[in-house]
Amino acid sequence: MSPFNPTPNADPLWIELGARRYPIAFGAWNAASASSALALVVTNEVVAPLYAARLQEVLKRQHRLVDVLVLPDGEVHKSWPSVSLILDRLLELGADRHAVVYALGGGVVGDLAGFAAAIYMRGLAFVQVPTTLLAQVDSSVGGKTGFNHARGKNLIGAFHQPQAVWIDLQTLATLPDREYRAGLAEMVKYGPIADPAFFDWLEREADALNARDPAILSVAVRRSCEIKAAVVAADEHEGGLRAVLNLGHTFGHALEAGLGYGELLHGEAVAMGMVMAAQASVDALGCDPALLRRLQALLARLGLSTVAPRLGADRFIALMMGDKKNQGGAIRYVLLEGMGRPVLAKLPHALALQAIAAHSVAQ
Ligand SMILES: NC(=O)c1ccc[n+]([C@@H]2O[C@H](COP(=O)([O-])OP(=O)(O)OC[C@H]3O[C@@H](n4cnc5c(N)ncnc54)[C@H](O)[C@@H]3O)[C@@H](O)[C@H]2O)c1
Ligand SMILES: O=C(O)C(=O)C[C@@H](O)[C@H](O)[C@H](O)COP(=O)(O)O
Ligand SMILES: [Zn+2]
Repeated sequence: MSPFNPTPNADPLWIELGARRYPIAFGAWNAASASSALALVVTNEVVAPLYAARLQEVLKRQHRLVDVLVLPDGEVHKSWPSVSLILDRLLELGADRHAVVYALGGGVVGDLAGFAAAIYMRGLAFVQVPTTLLAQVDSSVGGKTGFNHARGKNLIGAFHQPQAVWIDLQTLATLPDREYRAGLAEMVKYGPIADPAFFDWLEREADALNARDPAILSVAVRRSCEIKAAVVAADEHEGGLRAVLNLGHTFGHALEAGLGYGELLHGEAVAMGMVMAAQASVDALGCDPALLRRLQALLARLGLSTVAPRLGADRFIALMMGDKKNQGGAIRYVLLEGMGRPVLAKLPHALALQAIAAHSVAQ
């Protein structure tokens, strides 16, 4: 992975997957990579009035027909019925295997549209057009698609890489504050799992990030994509290394499912989960407690709570028992031996519960 360079750079970033590669493009949307076939823009009721017309205008230069499907909004709709709506629309349009799906929205739209593209006629090309910070720094890159189940987050899905990712930071201008901060959590994640220098820089630039400074944001979004692209290129289907991108998620996904999808935003749950993982790393691996303190301080400065709502111990463990990283019935957590030194490890339930209790609201 290239060393962190805190200089704004709008050149396309390429993610290399063996013989395949695709661009992560920054700036105004450009349809140069599209085909002349049918295009279906999948978006939701919040994003559609803001950006669908703009994207349609860009796509009309390349596609004979551009249709738009507006899904209901929210994590609670990251479910099979939403996927079914996409598939039904593609069939109604008579889409053949050359049709292209465009996911215009945040991670929920991207995961749903990407999964529908993965299974329609055994696979359509799709383009990620992320409009939340979280989608721009994480979900639009790497090809994880799918939806939630009552038993847990993202339990149904497929790896299906986009043909391109189009990141226009201008779309963040309309993003609500809480959603923006949720994206900062996934950005912070890249420090402990891969890049201590990036974490140091995030600490220095926290005020600028809170102010949504465009130059600082462009550096932070690009670095996040660089790190994610490097991890995915090394382990596309999560045979090992890619699990590091899951820091905080074993705990975080249990919080999301246990409290009811949408109660906590994904990024909020990840922030809480990362602190629990750092606590467990101190308790179980002898990780320097200064890392935990720095992580708590940075997340708090970025307006993210590091104390989770209480979820019963049995419920917490039961939900984590369904995590996709688990092996042989044992929960596997992403922990930290130090800053930039992640490790996939099992924990006695007692230690996991100790970390949870230390960072949950008092009974
Ligand atoms: N596939 C992956 O690799 C991956 C990675 C991280 C997260 N995820 C998934 O992503 C989801 C979270 O994504 P998210 O945080 O983007 O949430 P989201 O998709 O729910 O979007 C957040 C909210 O902002 C609205 N919105 C989107 N863009 C906007 C804009 N420009 N202006 C105003 N409002 C806008 C949305 O309609 C929604 O109400 C979770 O389901 C999580 O599991 C997937
Ligand atoms: O891309 C990955 O790999 C990640 O783990 C990124 C996470 O931020 C993201 O939330 C992902 O959807 C979680 O993966 P999952 O396999 O636990 O669903
Ligand atoms: Zn995540």
